[in-house]
Amino acid sequence: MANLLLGCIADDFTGATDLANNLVRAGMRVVQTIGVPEAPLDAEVDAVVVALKSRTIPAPEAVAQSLAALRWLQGQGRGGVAPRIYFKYCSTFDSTPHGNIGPVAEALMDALDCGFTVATPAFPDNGRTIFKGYLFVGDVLLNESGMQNHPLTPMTDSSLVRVLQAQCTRKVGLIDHAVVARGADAVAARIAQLQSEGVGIAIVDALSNDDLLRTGPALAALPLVTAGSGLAIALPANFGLAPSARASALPPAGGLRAVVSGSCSLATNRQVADFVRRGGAALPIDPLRIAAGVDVAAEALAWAASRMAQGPVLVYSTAEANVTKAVQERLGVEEAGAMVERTIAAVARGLVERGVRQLVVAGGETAGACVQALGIAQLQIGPQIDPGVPWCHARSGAAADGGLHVALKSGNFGGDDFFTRAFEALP
Ligand SMILES: Nc1ncnc2c1ncn2[C@@H]1O[C@H](COP(=O)(O)OP(=O)(O)O)[C@@H](O)[C@H]1O
Ligand SMILES: O=C(O)[C@@H](O)C(=O)COP(=O)(O)O
Repeated sequence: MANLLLGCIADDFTGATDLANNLVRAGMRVVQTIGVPEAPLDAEVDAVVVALKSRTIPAPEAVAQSLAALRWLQGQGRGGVAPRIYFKYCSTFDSTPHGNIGPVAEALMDALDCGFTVATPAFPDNGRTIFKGYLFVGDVLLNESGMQNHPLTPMTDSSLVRVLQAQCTRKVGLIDHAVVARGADAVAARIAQLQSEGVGIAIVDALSNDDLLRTGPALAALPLVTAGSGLAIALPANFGLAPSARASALPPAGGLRAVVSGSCSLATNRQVADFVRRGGAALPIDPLRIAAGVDVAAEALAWAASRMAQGPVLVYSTAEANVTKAVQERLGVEEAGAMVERTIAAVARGLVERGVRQLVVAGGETAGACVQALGIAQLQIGPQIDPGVPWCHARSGAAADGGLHVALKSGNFGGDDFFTRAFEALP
């Protein structure tokens, strides 16, 4: 029965679970769908996050997919009342010079007849803060954080007003920290002032969760908000919901345990090293052997078969930048990425066919490939492992019997011992 309060559109899969995680922690029951569902919602939940892979595709395609998601979400409201809409993008505001954040936000505003909305990628729990419209990652500005070298979405300007203005036809403004610090009434007054000045979208400063919590009530009447996952901690209260253990309840976990990782981010490199240092069973995958035609997935599955009964196994292509660069020079960036993704996805599927029922997947693109290979259409969101990464439960797909517990870890998220500790966080 459809009864949705909040409908969310996320521009990638790990980002979608990140958003869902924060909504759950603030008291909402949430499912994440992989793409736009064809059927109506059949789960009793407060929010749905539609996970798209629209971050780096051409802007018109991102707009079309986001509008399709919007149309589906609007059909799932409670008693005919359309849900509020949340457009989720990366906490490092990952976008190309022409989009896709601005074009998608404006298309959603047009479709919702929404005269004003906010934009805030702040995620203080993971060190993303905004001051005077400038985005910081930890102690440094965005354009000094490593994101300036991102292969697809290099972020070379930390001024979010400037970045978003370049992507928008509407005027972009700022609700700065001095206003946010004074609370929801001050934010509401500033919104009214900005609207009278012709501003359509405002970046909102936030240095802490308290700033986001102060901002939330001022946004209750907006049909649309756009943000990273951080703002999600403040919205369930607008619907009268409070944190509860019930929101993150999942079926009990069983079966074998495994981690597959195609992420080459610094955090994942540390996590692989930590797992190996603790004596965990770990198998590296060499992309050059895949390119040479070796059935690396079959080898990995044969290796795992004799080890899985003893504890979690890790199969990884994770490597440091100089190694991946050499591989990319030999094979091409896209070809190397796609080949490794296909192999890791085949390993993930094979592991589940052999009894794995608790699976951690590291890497955004990798997660997309694995979720598709596993035939997962929908994920129920459960307890948080680390900020931005929850356990989820899939009923359908390769593990239809009793379902599969899966955690999709964004490359940059998680503590060093994530691959060990994740399994301890499951009920
Ligand atoms: N050893 C490797 N050499 C080259 N490319 C790799 C290697 N390992 C993984 N990749 C590719 O790098 C990309 C990593 O992206 P992703 O999975 O999104 O991780 P993250 O979330 O850390 O960015 C994927 O396309 C993956 O297939
Ligand atoms: O907001 C965030 O930082 C994450 O939810 C996210 O979107 C990360 O993307 P990837 O690093 O590509 O997984």
